[in-house]
Amino acid sequence: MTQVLNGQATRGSAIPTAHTSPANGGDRATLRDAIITLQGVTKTYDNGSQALVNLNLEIKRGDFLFITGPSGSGKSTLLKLLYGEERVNDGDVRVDGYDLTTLRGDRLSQLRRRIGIVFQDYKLIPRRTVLENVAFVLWAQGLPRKEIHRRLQPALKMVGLTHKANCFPEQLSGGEQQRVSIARAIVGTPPILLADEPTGNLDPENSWQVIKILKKLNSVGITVIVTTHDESLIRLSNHPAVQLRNGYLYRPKG
Ligand SMILES: Nc1ncnc2c1ncn2[C@@H]1O[C@H](COP(=O)(O)OP(=O)(O)OP(=O)(O)O)[C@@H](O)[C@H]1O
Repeated sequence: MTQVLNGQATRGSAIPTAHTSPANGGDRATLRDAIITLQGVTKTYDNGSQALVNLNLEIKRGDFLFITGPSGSGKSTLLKLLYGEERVNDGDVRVDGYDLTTLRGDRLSQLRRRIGIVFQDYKLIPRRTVLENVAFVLWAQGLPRKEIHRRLQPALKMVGLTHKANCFPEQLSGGEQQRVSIARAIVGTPPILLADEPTGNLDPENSWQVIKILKKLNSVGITVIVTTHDESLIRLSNHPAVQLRNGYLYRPKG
């Protein structure tokens, strides 16, 4: 059984939160502020493809949320709206205090520094070592060399790849390459991590290893949003999930 989160079902009431309150009655959830809010969001591409329909969603700081759904249901589009790769046709998107409907130029770059992104196909630079791939973001931001080196080791340690620092991507397994891309996403210490089908190319063991790293990052306060087709990973990880179907968002009743 699912509850629709779009359109009429939520109009006039508070935006549904994706967060599941702690069973022990702790009020941590209510005290935390929303880090991501989507209100009445509709996205139709120029060719007429309707990706998202009147969607409402609130994600609180420190949440871990899965977004699931069949191919073409709008999962990647939803993430792209959060980092300003695509724009809404209608509605509001707010991320970490930034209003994405109007965000351009330097302010958009500022927001993007506050979001780490992990993709299914890793997107590593082939002719750069693991260390250089992870350092690249910080170089691009103009951080001093000393500061870059200070940050690299903890990031590589977090993903268990300190010993592969001088390898090139082609010398790594798929799971290791994905862990490098996670290190790259978090080396700038962003408060938000978006992972678009991060386990799509991995076997079950490597997939679980990736999810365990994402859980660890969440446990230190990073808000984590993961799209996946893999229902078994969601069950294993014990975090809330919402589902997209044809651009409509649903969540399990509970
Ligand atoms: N750049 C684009 N131009 C036109 N239509 C697009 C574009 N990107 C996505 N779409 C369409 O928008 C809809 C949602 O696509 P989206 O990529 O968000 O789905 P998805 O759930 O991430 O799919 P998958 O699981 O296959 O990655 C689909 O109908 C898709 O064809």
